[in-house]
Amino acid sequence: MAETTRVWVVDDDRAVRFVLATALREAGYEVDGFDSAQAALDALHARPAPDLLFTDVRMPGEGGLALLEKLKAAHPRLPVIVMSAYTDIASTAGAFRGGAHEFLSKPFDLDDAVALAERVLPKGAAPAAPAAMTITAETARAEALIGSTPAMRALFRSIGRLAQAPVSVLITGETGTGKELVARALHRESPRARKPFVALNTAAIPAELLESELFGHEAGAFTGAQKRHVGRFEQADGGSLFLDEIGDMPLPLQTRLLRVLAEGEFFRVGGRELIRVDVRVIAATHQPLEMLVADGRFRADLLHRLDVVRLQLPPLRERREDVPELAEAFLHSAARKLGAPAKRFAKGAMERLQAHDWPGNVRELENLCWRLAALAPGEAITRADVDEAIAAKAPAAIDGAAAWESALAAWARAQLQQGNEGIHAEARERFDRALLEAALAHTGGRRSEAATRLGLGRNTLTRKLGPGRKRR
Ligand SMILES: Nc1ncnc2c1ncn2[C@@H]1O[C@H](COP(=O)(O)OP(=O)(O)OP(=O)(O)O)[C@@H](O)[C@H]1O
Repeated sequence: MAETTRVWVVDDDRAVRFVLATALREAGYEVDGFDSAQAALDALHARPAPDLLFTDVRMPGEGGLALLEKLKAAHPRLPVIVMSAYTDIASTAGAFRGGAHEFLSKPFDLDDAVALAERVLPKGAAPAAPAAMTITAETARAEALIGSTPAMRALFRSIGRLAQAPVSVLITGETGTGKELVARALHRESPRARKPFVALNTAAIPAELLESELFGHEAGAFTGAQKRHVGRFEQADGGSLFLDEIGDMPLPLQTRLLRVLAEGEFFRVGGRELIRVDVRVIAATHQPLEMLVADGRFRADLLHRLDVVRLQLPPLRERREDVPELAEAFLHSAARKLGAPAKRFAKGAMERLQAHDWPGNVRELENLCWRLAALAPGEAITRADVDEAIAAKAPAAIDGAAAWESALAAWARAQLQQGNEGIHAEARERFDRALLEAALAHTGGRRSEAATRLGLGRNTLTRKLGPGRKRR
């Protein structure tokens, strides 16, 4: 696999970050964006330095010149291009004194910026085209979309363009192909990025609760509705609402959704107040909606409304060239999150991974890498390790539990090796947090229901959540 050339763009103006990152990505660089000097410095502690960095001069907090100074101390050979609208002598001189390679005055021509990157980058650091989607600073924890096959690169370009246009997007693809991740990227790159991204899996919520989940209800609207509940549409106001598994939506609700999409307003269940919202709906499905329409199970007019542009995510077996990059990234992040020693794939192991059919797509590969990070005995993961991990998969539930226990054991071993003490308390806290968060996510934030599902008293759940936790 070709080496990737990584470029970071530091600018508090997301429009600049976006256009520059897109142009650099289209030129084949892997680009991450940061909205402040501090965000870039924090990232430098967490991952390897990039091959080139663009920075703005004037930003809230620490400016670009202070960043340059710190970078030059820690990474003297890292080329830095300083960008600024303030082409005054002071900042230009300051930039060159600080060791900047080039100065780019704003507004700049994107082609010039890319040409400058090519000129400044060390010889041999040619772009290799794996265009990870941006990890912008405000979403530092957001996962990058990995992939460099033509299908994925075309997808990234579409995301870049579609994010800017307020059109409805329907994302289709098999389970685990990354539909939610793509929806998040569409939101993150859109002018709505600072407003909420709210996801709702239509298939995971009982049909009778779905309406109030989407549109909210007033107190007393139905038995059990003691308090007013704000629905997902209102929660997403100004932002994006991701409706996953839209094909599972019951017909009467499809009718209601269509009306809300057309009018942009609705009543909460049992409510009299007309609620107006500005929400971009991004829908996803793994089902062929045209067939559901033919069967009378999905409204044709709703399909037309949601399906202005379609993003089709290819199954992993149709882009096997992406497997190594994905596998390396998952293995690396699994080891880091487990606090386990880093591992690598031996050649035979990677061949085996590439040959597999991946019915569960990227999610299956990700889970497998977690198992390997936790279980494989040596530093190098062999073909036999992969064989074993693939074979050990069924039955899924038992396997899930086994992987979890092994991951926990691996975490404990690593902590003990590092000489940490009192890890039981930390493990318990993480255990509680994982269970509580999963249960709250499952119940859409309803605490009593989450407590019941977990078999805990409501007070116990509240205590475990701690005082710092915001009520959702
Ligand atoms: N291109 C990718 N790069 C990195 N990670 C990915 C990619 N595609 C998917 N993933 C990871 O795989 C997992 C599954 O992705 P996601 O939940 O977005 O799939 P999905 O298509 O929405 O699945 P489902 O239809 O089952 O809801 C996630 O953990 C996601 O982070």
